[in-house]
Amino acid sequence: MAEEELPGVLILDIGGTHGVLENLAALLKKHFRLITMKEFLQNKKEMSKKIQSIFVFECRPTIDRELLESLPNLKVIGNSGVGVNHLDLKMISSFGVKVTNTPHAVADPTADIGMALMLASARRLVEGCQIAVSPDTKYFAVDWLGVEVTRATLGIIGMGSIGYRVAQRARAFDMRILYHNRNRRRKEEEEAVGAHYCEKMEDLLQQSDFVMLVVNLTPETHKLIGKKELGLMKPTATLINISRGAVIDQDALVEALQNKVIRAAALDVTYPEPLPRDHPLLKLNNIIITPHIGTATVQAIRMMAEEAITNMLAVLNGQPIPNHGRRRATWAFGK
Ligand SMILES: O=C(O)C(=O)CO
Repeated sequence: MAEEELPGVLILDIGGTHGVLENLAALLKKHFRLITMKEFLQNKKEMSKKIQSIFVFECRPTIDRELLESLPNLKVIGNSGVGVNHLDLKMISSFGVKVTNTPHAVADPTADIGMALMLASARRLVEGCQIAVSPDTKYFAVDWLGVEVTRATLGIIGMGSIGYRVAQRARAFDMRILYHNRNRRRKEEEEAVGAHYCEKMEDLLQQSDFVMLVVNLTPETHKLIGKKELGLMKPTATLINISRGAVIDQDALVEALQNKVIRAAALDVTYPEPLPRDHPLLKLNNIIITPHIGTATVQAIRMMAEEAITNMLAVLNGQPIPNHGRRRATWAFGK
């Protein structure tokens, strides 16, 4: 098909260097007439008619009412990533526009980051790296002892496809696995990873050496972990967050870490992102923070784009969005 005949896709905020932009653009161009924000703004009248889809790459773009009002033929927003809390779904849906996400592509790399944070925090890897390169060469490992992950208890809050993959990995470390979820997993799924269901999140918090947050950010999970929940955790426990920053009450976390209510925290997500440089979390030594890199791999970026493209094409062609089974379903919001 000639480029002019392809459905137009507006791309928002594909940042980055090292050919990321070019690679993703090449993938999109196989199926779409690619329109950058700059092109759109320069020639709004013509471009607005062509745009049938928007590809969202970073989870901080602004899709506001004004933009939607200017795109009469928009049918679908393909979010590259699983979390869609940065999009106003209700407002978007009121325009008859669907939002799709990419749960398949994100599951493994995000679970890997959860494990990496757990291990790095347990073994004080970041401090170790700093000590190894510091001018002082007279250091003793006994001065910064870590704790072991092997055979410890891991509590997973949110047992969707990412949480389940964390459990699969944790099993290889002989961990005792507890989980709390809105819906209990099937018995065979629990048995396959040796996970025990905690109906009450409090039970999981009290028993776990490591608590990993893997829930979606919704009004129900906003500040799910606050002063009370931190107080229920063991003083030797570590809190890991790979979901969204706002799932934790950050002021309560600062206090808990300062007062050693819990041993440590390891966060891939915060609010805001990035944190202001004078934020109290950045002044603590019992925390490690990574800059939201759950899916920052060469493979994931590509797979997310492919999944988003498949989803967007399905919507544009009036077909159901591909669904690979009950637990791994790609979902779409909107009418
Ligand atoms: O896919 C997402 O929404 C992520 O934030 C991965 O870290």
